[in-house]
Amino acid sequence: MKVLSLSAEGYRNLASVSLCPDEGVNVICGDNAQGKTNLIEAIWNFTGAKSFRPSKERDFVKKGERVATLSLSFSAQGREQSAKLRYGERREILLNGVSKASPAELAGSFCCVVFSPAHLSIVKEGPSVRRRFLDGAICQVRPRYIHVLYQYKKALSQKNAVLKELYKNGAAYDLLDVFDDSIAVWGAQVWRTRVRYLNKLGQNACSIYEGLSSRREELTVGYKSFLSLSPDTPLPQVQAAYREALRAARTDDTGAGFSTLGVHRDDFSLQIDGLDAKVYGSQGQQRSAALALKLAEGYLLKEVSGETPVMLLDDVMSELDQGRQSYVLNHLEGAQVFITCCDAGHFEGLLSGRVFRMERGALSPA
Ligand SMILES: Nc1ncnc2c1ncn2[C@@H]1O[C@H](COP(=O)(O)OP(=O)(O)OP(=O)(O)O)[C@@H](O)[C@H]1O
Repeated sequence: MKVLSLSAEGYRNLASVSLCPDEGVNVICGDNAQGKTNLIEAIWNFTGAKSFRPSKERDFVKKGERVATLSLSFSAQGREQSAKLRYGERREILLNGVSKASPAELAGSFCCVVFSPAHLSIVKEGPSVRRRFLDGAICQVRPRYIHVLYQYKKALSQKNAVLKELYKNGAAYDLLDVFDDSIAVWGAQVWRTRVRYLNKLGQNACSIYEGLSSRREELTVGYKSFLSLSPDTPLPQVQAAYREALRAARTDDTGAGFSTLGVHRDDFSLQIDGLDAKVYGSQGQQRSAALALKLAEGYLLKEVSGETPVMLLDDVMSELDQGRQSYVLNHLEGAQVFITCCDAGHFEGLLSGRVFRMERGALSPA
């Protein structure tokens, strides 16, 4: 998967941008607030996913303008393809000349993985952020998982409604068995899918981390759950173990008035040389761990689609030492990479690729 060209008109602070990138590494360098992330976001929009920043579609249109247009030419599935997005007045989404009703219909045609400073939260914050990352990554490679998660959440909220009622006036106790059965059926699938995916993700992330740290540090990733079973355990056995655990937690649940146990409280651990990365990791180690997970996510996407997604790395270099920067610049094999940075020193070690300068929304070769 490669971007062949991108043009932007009226998009955020970008001037008329026309980008012809390298097949490998592209560095976009510039001071703060010049438009580097806006350019990365413009590319990302063609994945059909929501922006990786907390913004709305109407924010894409440059202040004072009525329309923003993005055009992308890319290679995928062995052929050249095109897509166009027009925001604001006369909104339009085109893929290979065919009109689409929503950006979501572009999903799967053009694939990217993005790393932005917000992804540091995977390491630095609580279990819910890691669960969201894990579930989001799985949904990309196993679309049926969306249905499984939905069914689990539905059963869980039904059970929670009963527990709340029970907590207040002691009614409907036997309904809990019904919902626990349903939770065990769907929860076991969530558990097994996550454990299997995380095993693969962890292996990939560990070898990327090994490269980033020049083999000086070791990252280990492990799923944390109330169930301690092998990922190869047949599903009926996982369901039975799940049901049993729910039964054992019944007193806690009724006392608390909500479900105290289940995959909705699972987590995964990230350790660097045996120490919890969240608690003991340095800034550079935490950034390296988050980056390794995101890059691993990209390489796992390739296993399914057959193509390495475009890697968009926003502000990845700060806090990384020279060895780590050099790995990002020169060792992401097979991928087209876009890297933003503020400091020209950050790409001194670039062996091959193209460097662009972003200044007040205008892009030029450096
Ligand atoms: N719709 C818009 N119209 C005009 N300007 C906008 C719009 N949306 C964002 N901007 C401006 O774009 C500028 C550049 O933002 P961007 O996030 O791309 O900067 P950056 O080069 O990545 O900076 P940093 O290195 O600080 O992350 C900001 O000053 C912002 O106010």
